[in-house]
Amino acid sequence: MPKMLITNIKGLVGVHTKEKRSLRGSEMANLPVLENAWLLLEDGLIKDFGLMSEIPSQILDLRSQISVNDRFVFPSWCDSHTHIVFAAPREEEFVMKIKGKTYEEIAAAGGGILNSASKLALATEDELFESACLRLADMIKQGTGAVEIKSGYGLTLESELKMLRVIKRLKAAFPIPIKATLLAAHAYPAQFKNNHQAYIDLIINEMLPAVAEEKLADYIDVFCEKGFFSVNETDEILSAAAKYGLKPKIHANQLSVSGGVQIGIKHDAISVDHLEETDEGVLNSLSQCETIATLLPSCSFYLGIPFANARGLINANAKVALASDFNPGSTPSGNMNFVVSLACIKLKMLHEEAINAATLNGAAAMEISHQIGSIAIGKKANLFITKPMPSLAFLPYSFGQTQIETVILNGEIYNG
Ligand SMILES: N=CN[C@@H](CCC(=O)O)C(=O)O
Ligand SMILES: [Zn+2]
Repeated sequence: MPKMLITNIKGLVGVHTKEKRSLRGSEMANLPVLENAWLLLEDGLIKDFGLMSEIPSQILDLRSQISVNDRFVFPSWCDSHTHIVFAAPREEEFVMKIKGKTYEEIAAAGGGILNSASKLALATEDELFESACLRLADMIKQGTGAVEIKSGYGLTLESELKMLRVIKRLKAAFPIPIKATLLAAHAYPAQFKNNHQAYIDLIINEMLPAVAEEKLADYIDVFCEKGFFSVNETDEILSAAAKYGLKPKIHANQLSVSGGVQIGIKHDAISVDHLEETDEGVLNSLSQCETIATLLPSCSFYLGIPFANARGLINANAKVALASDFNPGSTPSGNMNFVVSLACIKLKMLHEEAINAATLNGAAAMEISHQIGSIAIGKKANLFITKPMPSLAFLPYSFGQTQIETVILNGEIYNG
């Protein structure tokens, strides 16, 4: 049975008890770190760990041993919101943005989600798979060890299925947990501009049954936003998806206080994501609630829209997760290290809160926190070892520079 022993760890990060499945409010500032530690991995799982001063002598006899003086060991980032299956980047919109156009103006000028959808319609499943593989391999090298991936650039039965089949292939090809989300309700295709109900009927009567038949999705998502899907339309889609056992993870309050948070909670959403726009009502709804508030600070950074009110949410005792939102339009980056830095710098999250939000709470936002997201015996050994670092806060502090030296997936060093 393959075993790996990591010794002389400066700090073993996120040593939560196995029963701890998510963190809310003030609990998020508690990031247990074991200093001067060892960690034993076996059969792809965390077998044991402890202090170097108490390491059992029979463990030290192991041949596969790495001594990592001055380095920290982290549980992998758990990125619970991405759109990494797409046909082409949209850097022409980046230039429009530099010249002063807003996200809404770019969409109105033929850019945005519909731009990605027309390009995706022309791409083959193999092409989409190959480009998504490159993105995912890159994200893994940057410390991501679990990921959620959405459809939503298809917007027709055929293309949504094509995207979800690509995600299914990614699940088989990569050694990390992957969750798939149906986001057919991402935008109204041009031909349904004046007949929203016809597109909703297509989602409900054709897409949902076909996706369920092939078991292609774990979750349902709706972009609940002014100019996209209204609260009532979201309600109708989530109710229909519930009949197929698809729980919601939805786009809410990205551009306005849209009512998306409350409609998500009404449908027991696993998470409501974005929340760049919040008010007291949103904070109160998420207080004590099981639904996780997933914040995407790289999106705010790139679009120049407000940063989410993480402090208000944490003070309201909400569960907060962090994710990348990697997509070609609003967030062309899947770098979770940068997400954690932005959370500290712009959302004023303590580094302990940000790391918990990007690991254990990210895993909870994919319903996999029983198997990943913290250092606990029996959990999946998806980890990263840093370069030598003076302290834990150095990782988010040194934004834009990678502090990751070694990635371990399922107890083995990942070389991509
Ligand atoms: N806002 C909706 N969806 C994506 C952006 C999609 C796009 O612009 O392509 C997001 O989460 O930011
Ligand atoms: Zn998104």
